[in-house]
Amino acid sequence: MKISTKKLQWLMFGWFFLFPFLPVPGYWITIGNYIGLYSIVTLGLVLLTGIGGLTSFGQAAFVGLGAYTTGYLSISLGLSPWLGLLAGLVVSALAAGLIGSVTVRLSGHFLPLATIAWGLSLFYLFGTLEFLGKYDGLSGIPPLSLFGIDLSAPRVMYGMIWLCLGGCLWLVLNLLNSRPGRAIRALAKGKTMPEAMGINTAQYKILIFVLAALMASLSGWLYAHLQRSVSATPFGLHMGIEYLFMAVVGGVGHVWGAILGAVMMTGLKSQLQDLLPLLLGSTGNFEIVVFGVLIVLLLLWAPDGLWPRIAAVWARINPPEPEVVAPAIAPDGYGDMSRRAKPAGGSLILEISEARKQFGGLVAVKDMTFEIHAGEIVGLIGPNGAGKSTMFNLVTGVLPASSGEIRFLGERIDQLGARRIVKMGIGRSFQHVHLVPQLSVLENVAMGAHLRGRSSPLSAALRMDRHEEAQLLFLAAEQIRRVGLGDYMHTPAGSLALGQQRILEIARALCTDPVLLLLDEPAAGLRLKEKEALADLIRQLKDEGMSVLLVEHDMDFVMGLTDRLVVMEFGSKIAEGLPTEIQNNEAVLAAYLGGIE
Ligand SMILES: Nc1ncnc2c1ncn2[C@@H]1O[C@H](COP(=O)(O)OP(=O)(O)OP(=O)(O)O)[C@@H](O)[C@H]1O
Repeated sequence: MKISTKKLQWLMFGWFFLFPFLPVPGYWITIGNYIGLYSIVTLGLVLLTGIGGLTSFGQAAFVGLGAYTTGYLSISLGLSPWLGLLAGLVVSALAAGLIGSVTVRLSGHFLPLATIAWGLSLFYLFGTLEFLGKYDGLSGIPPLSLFGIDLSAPRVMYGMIWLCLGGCLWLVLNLLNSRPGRAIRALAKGKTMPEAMGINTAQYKILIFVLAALMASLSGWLYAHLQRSVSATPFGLHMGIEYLFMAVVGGVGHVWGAILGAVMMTGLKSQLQDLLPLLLGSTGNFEIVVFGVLIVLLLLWAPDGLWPRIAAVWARINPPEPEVVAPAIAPDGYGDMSRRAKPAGGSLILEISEARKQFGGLVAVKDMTFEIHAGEIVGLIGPNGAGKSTMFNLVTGVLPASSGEIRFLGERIDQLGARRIVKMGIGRSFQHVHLVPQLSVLENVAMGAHLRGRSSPLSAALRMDRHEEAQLLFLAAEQIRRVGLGDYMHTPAGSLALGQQRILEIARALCTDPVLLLLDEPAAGLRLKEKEALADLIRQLKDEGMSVLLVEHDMDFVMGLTDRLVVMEFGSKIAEGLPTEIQNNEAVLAAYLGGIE
């Protein structure tokens, strides 16, 4: 009987629960408890750093917030530890929301530096506040009990910790395989692509920041009632760095890697602590040095962490089945999904008048004026650096116009952001493809359906979004078949040829249900047959009432496909007309050939 990889992972996780029933020394149980506690924090880091792309060195501070909140409330106010848990989660969520809303705006190395800054601030705060016992901390924290049953025994706490870890794993895995999960996975690709799909990147960044803090806080709560005392030391920067190391060693982009990293780091460290003094005959902090060397060697061997290595070997033995699959037939209510009414053929869709974009002294788009009507295919051409992509960016809201007006269906859009514009009905593809390479074609295309669903992260984590999810996946699968990529539905997008990746982007844009489709060099990298298929697809879209604006360097492709051409040079429009007229236009020939004899 073939067992699915997913079931196998949970089955192996289940084995950890047998551990306390084995006749193992208490020390091992203690190690198991710490692995569980660390895994919960590391899981949050995988979500935040590995998947969301936000590096944080400050997670230990949130562990401290959870631990100190429950410690203080249970000792000073005599409240139940369960209220302490609730309070810890609320305090951590508020702190993370506040810190996150400031921090996540930072980019590059400023973000990790900021996490170091607030991690240190919270650490010193714990150590200096009188009511938290300064650096001595709080002791005498009561043990956990449930319905009068004492949970203080380490083996019982082990069960409690691993149950909490199992719950977090289940919630995170559910969340990631959903509409909000795809939005989270898109974050690591920068802002432009997700926002063009209607994803509010700032909101989702704060969400993962809060979720990671909640998991850290839960770990802190368990820690406080396991240790029965808290002091600032375990919540310092060194621990923040260790959590990050655990995530990196396990595989920072992989949920199950969180446990593997915690097992490896904790297990290895404790073994080295025991073995090295015996081998070297003296005590000292040698394990830190050896440990560091081993970690460096390990990362040289497996730069993406251990989990992907193991998964790759396993995949060879037992090829994995796709995790995300679209339903074979349309789910109930699929036909009722709202679809935008296409404007009457020939009516004015896009009106660009005197649009200008200046980058300092450089005028990239100089007072451009042209129109697009419903059901028209318009080509925007010009030599390299003419300003075509900048013009595209003005229409799609990636850049605001410096002056002039752009109207879509009568409404001004020149100062609106990309999210607002895609919502109004302008879909786009990119000159340099923006995909999440490790996700399947289906999952990448489904990102375009973000605005077609409403499921919240909570409903997704609890799997209450399954009906809507089936609809979105069915919609994505339809678009994939429509563009001719049906055979690659479950292939990782990163392993497609470049030309196919461009076609994938068109399917993703179609999921946004556009009235106007903007395609940036869609034929680049395609073979002749693929170009013909693409041209057929674009004509079919036109027949369905869609309008298309495309930037393209392949003149044969453009001339045979477009109804009208707009030619740019040095930011200005130098010609406009039918393809046959443009072919013989002297200004155009001069622009392309650098002058005609
Ligand atoms: N963000 C920016 N900051 C400064 N200058 C920019 C920026 N984006 C584009 N430019 C400049 O604006 C001009 C037009 O660039 P743009 O990329 O729009 O041209 P293009 O016609 O799309 O070229 P290509 O066909 O090579 O893609 C170029 O001189 C470019 O260097």
